Amino acid sequence: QTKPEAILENTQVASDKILIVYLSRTKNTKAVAEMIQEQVGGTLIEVELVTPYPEDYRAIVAQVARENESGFLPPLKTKISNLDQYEVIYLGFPTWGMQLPPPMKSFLTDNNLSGKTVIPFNTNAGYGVGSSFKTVKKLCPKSRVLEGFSTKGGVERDGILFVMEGEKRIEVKTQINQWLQRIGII
Ligand SMILES: Cc1cc2nc3c(=O)[nH]c(=O)nc-3n(C[C@H](O)[C@H](O)[C@H](O)COP(=O)(O)O)c2cc1C
Repeated sequence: QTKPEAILENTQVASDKILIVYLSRTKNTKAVAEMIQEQVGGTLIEVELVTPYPEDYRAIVAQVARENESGFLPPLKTKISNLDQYEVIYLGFPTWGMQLPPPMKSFLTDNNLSGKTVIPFNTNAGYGVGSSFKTVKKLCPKSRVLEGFSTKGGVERDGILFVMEGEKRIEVKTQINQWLQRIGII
């Protein structure tokens, strides 16, 4: 939970100082990233791996479980060359194995976000954020980490992939708007 003093006082941050970085497999987190961008502006960047994960759901679940167990950090193709220019970094990811996905652990290990405001957001299959938001805080010890946003996304296990359309899309847009107001961004 965000402490009151962590709420941004200066609500207007110039668009060129905002970075929205996301990891997304079935595009739900990507859709949330785009909705946030509609509200706050900023540059949108997808986290991509040098060696992509398998398409097969059971194969990726098994691989992620092994990586979480061993602490392996998959190398990223995505490099942020001009990190200095950004003051506010939104970090989007699905819950994987009730944790922060390994590629986001790689991202936060590769990129020093000290002194920046970090704002996590998440989609999951209905089991919540797990330890992911706590891990973001742990990996960004010198950042101001604000209250994150989370909503239910797909349930790939049951063949439910992209859900951010129709009524759900409208609902999530409203939730994002309320959250951004609550944390003092808009
Ligand atoms: C490897 C893997 C592990 C997952 N583990 C969880 C989990 O532990 N808890 C949960 O609620 N959802 C879990 N999910 C479901 C995703 O978090 C959910 O479908 C999310 O909306 C996917 O986001 P995306 O469409 O941006 O990829 C998992 C999905 C994958 C692919």
